[in-house]
Amino acid sequence: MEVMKWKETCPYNPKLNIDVEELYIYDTTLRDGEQTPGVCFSREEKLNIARKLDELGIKQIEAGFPAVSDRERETVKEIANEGLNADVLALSRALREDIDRALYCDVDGVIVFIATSPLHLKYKLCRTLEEVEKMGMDAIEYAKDHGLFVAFSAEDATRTPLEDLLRIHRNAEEHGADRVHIADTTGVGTPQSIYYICSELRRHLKKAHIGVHCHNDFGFAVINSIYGVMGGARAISTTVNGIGERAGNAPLEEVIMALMVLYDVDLGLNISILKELSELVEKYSKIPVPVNKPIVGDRVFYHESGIHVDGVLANPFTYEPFLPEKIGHRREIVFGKHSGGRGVRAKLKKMGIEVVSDDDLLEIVKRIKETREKGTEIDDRVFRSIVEDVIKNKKNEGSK
Ligand SMILES: CC(=O)SCCNC(=O)CCNC(=O)[C@H](O)C(C)(C)COP(=O)(O)OP(=O)(O)OC[C@H]1O[C@@H](n2cnc3c(N)ncnc32)[C@H](O)[C@@H]1OP(=O)(O)O
Ligand SMILES: O=C(O)CCC(=O)C(=O)O
Repeated sequence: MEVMKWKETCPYNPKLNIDVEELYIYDTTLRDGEQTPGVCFSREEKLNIARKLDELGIKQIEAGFPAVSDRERETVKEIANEGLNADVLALSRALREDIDRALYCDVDGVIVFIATSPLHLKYKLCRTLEEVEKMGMDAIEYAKDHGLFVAFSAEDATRTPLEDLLRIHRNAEEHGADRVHIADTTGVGTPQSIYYICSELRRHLKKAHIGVHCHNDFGFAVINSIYGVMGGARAISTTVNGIGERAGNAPLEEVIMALMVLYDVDLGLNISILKELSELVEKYSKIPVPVNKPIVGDRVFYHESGIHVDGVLANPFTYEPFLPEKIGHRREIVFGKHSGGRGVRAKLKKMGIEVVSDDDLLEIVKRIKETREKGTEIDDRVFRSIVEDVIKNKKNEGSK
């Protein structure tokens, strides 16, 4: 039996030599995503998003930052006690009281963060690197003593001198951190620098995993995350629709589909709900998803151009990298200035109008283009009226 293909990609893409069991996506829609200025999810919205992320099958959900408020704490606690398959993490400053708050929430683990760059040390924390390192190590130890999974994140890692970063992360590992994060806090890393940092770090660590938390200030968050994995990282931070501070984080749906389609990594996720998940977060966050946003944008599987429609009707892969239905999305043929005869004929057939002469078809296509160029969009009603008009005129000419 022929197995139906669902993707058609470039054969020259490099293979990612990774064991999927070891690869973690830790989604932070509910924490960094909610830090998008203006966004504030309700308790129920957070729970619904967490449930959907769990339905998708990702391994870790960062449910929030318990220090933020009483309600945040109660919500993170509810998510942690929801019986999800995913492990539930909370963000924590390098402070025992923040870890106590996370413990109150019954989470499986914490992401302990503290900034390590000269810029943050001098202007924000007003502390020396040694002081900050001590705070970080104390927090890691405290969290480990309380049985938590611990990821230690060097905030602003990409603007931290490499020797400091390597030493601190090595120290973090020695203090029990299960994972150490390279946080590209202002999205200033490039694929090459993230690859370099991760591969250097990999050489310096014994067993702790490396995670990458990439911001999207230059639109590099997805490719930076993937280069992080190429350099040895095994955890990627994402948010649904890429929401988050400033230009946001690595969009979950783009990371997943890039790994699955372009790099042929079978993540074993239930990707049929990706579109639905995106719509849910769009609704709750009130951050509109651009219609042409990769993967989940409403119109990314729309086709108007005649040459494309002709191809897609014969084989969707001519102009699509993967089948939209795979992620719960849909293809649409639309009509306008760029339409051609084959697409129009297919639409007529769908409308039950099989027999149209070549002359009539040409006339219908011409009218569609003219109508659109005069400013009217060609929806079904306009399409039908053009067709009826052409056919009626033809009959009238015949009866003269
Ligand atoms: C890169 C990131 O995304 S980091 C996460 C950012 N997220 C947030 O800030 C979430 C929303 N924040 C909040 O609700 C509040 O800022 C709170 C509850 C966390 C803290 O509020 P406040 O106590 O009023 O402090 P404020 O926000 O003014 O300043 C931050 C404090 O945290 C300290 N701090 C910042 N990062 C860390 C850290 N990683 N470890 C320990 N302390 C830290 C600062 O030094 C400052 O301490 P100070 O008040 O003793 O000077
Ligand atoms: O490493 C992480 O997961 C969190 C760090 C973070 O939010 C940041 O630096 O932007």
